[in-house]
Amino acid sequence: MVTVRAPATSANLGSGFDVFGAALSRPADVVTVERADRTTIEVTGVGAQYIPEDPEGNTVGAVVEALDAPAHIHIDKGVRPASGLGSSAASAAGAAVALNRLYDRGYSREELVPIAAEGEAVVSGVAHSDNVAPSLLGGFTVTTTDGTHSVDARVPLVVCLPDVAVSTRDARRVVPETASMDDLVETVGNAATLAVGMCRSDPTLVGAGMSDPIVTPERARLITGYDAVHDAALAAGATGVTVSGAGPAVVAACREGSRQAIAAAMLDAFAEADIDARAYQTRIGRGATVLEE
Ligand SMILES: Nc1ncnc2c1ncn2[C@@H]1O[C@H](COP(=O)(O)OP(=O)(O)O)[C@@H](O)[C@H]1O
Ligand SMILES: N[C@@H](CCOP(=O)(O)O)C(=O)O
Repeated sequence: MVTVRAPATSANLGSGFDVFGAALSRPADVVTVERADRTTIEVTGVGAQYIPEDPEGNTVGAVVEALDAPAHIHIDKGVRPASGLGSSAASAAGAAVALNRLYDRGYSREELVPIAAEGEAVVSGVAHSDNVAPSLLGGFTVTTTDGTHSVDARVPLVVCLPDVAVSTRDARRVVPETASMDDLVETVGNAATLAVGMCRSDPTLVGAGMSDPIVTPERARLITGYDAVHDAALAAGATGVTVSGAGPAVVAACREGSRQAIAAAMLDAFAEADIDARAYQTRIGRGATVLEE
């Protein structure tokens, strides 16, 4: 038996659509696997009632296939599905690490990235790696078709999760197919600024690099109260604010000591829009960890 804790993640970070991701110190899924002749999946925890236990529909099913590693799998969800916090990816990353150990497959964490990403294709139609990479490797990650680079950045964050669901599959439909050269130049500048900020663990640069004129404005329209929450977080001291993943969670980069005030301001702004929400005072954290084997 192997048990793995796999963290939630925040993908895109505004300027890095389908490329940037960050592991969050909390929340997380806990995945336990035991050898079996046939794969069975049991899901408990937050939002378990919305998650298929059929291996064909669950992200961990694709990981079982890719590793040829049938197992009884228990997923204890700490990351709510359809959150923008890499819920589907956390389970896939946890299962990839656990099954790799259980069957002694010998893959490195980097090699597990495309394997865990197969699970994302099951739910969103695209095997995007920007959630599974940070859940596997920890820190801030940059994933391209050539592979993944990770930086052990230390930046405090607040993620505020409204009590509404946005599926990644639906939110990918609003992504523009083209962009102007001006918008691309602005995005590249912001992405580069954010990456330098991560290398320096500098929340000011990270926040400055979070804005994006192409994808985020379209995604923000799907989140009731987004503009007010964005402005409230900045007024409370956030260095940058954007949609987390495909939403509806909103992520704010923070300086040390400012997270409590920022979390309160974001919750108040959602409440003003009649939306219940919860806030996680979190930070960029470590990747999947083996708890027991
Ligand atoms: N192990 C899993 N954990 C979470 N969601 C899963 C899992 N397997 C399949 N799903 C499905 O994936 C969808 C949520 O994934 P997604 O839309 O990408 O949101 P998130 O941003 O939370 O990952 C839901 O329809 C859910 O039923
Ligand atoms: N790059 C993807 C990231 C989706 O993240 P999730 O946490 O919402 O699953 C996208 O923006 O579609």
